[in-house]
Amino acid sequence: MAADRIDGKAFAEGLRTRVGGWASDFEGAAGRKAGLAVVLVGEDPASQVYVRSKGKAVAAANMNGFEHHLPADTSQEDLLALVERLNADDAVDGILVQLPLPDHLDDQAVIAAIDPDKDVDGFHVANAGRLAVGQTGFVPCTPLGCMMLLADRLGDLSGLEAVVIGRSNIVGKPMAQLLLDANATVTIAHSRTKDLPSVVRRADIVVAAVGRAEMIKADWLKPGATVIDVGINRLPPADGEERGRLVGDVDYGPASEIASAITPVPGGVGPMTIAVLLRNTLVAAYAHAGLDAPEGL
Ligand SMILES: NC(=O)C1=CN([C@@H]2O[C@H](COP(=O)(O)OP(=O)(O)OC[C@H]3O[C@@H](n4cnc5c(N)ncnc54)[C@H](OP(=O)(O)O)[C@@H]3O)[C@@H](O)[C@H]2O)C=CC1
Ligand SMILES: Nc1nc(=O)c2c([nH]1)NC[C@@H]1CN(c3ccc(C(=O)N[C@@H](CCC(=O)O)C(=O)O)cc3)C=[N+]21
Repeated sequence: MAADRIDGKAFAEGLRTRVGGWASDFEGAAGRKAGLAVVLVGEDPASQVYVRSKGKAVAAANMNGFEHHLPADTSQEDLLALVERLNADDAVDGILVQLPLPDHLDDQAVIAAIDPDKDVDGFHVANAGRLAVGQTGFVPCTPLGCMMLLADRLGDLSGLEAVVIGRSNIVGKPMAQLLLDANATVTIAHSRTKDLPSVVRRADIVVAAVGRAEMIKADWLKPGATVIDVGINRLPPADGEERGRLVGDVDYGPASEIASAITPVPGGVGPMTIAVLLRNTLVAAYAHAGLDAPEGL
């Protein structure tokens, strides 16, 4: 039987609408809109598209967006100076520096310069540490979005076997921590994992965050598994196509014959990332303004 398609796009639209309503309440209470600053260094076309779609989402959710587009040869010093200005700017509640940065810039030093209370990406060590020890802080948007989809689909995750493929600081590691907090039994697989298919086969929940097109095959899956595909990969253009198709890390068609539920790419995890970014920004805004956040935000 074909798996249910987990409609991340629809879920994200619902979340964005709820956040937009709360953002209007915030404006009423605080006398200003919540504000997100997005910093983009260089001309990478994919990043530009992503930054533009964030800008639109921010405006649609009744928030201010401040875009800072710096040239590719921006110095570390100038980038850090901009981050410091945004830290000090009372109109800015959240700061996102689009990664990866050009090679001559130090991602870690730039993230470290962001005020942890404005770090709506959840990448600062203070927020990573809070997540690791179970304190409240900003959680990276993509894994938090994945958890929302899993909770909506499965409810209680206690005792379920979860396999996360990928161990990056922005997706795999925080994802594993969130699953552990939700009482799943968690395995983190990576490029040195031996016999990945047999590791994946024990999973009730598979989260794929590798960045390799259609790498995870249907016959690796336990029948009935729930599959969350974080990967965003562009295939080379086929005949007659100008741009290749976007695909995930999971071989979707065959996998959907074995899984019980699976997120598509596009239309799955990607839209959740943006919706959670808006949510995190509004959480930051309430805290910054010294107001209590609404129940459910
Ligand atoms: N939907 C969304 O909103 C987002 C999507 N993404 C997408 O998610 C994917 C992962 O992103 P990110 O975490 O930043 O990527 P990274 O490149 O930082 O990490 C990839 C991880 O996959 C592991 N890996 C690589 N090859 C294999 C393999 N053959 N077998 C098993 N594991 C392997 C690596 O292992 P090792 O550590 O051993 O090298 C690493 O841990 C990308 O496609 C990215 O575009 C990312 C962010 C947001
Ligand atoms: N500081 C920082 N924070 C990030 O969160 C961050 C980042 N840097 N760098 C790049 C990655 C990637 N990422 C995506 C978010 C949404 C979609 C998304 O909405 N994708 C649509 C498709 C979009 C399309 O068609 O191109 C979808 O999957 O349906 C994709 C990718 C966030 N990232």
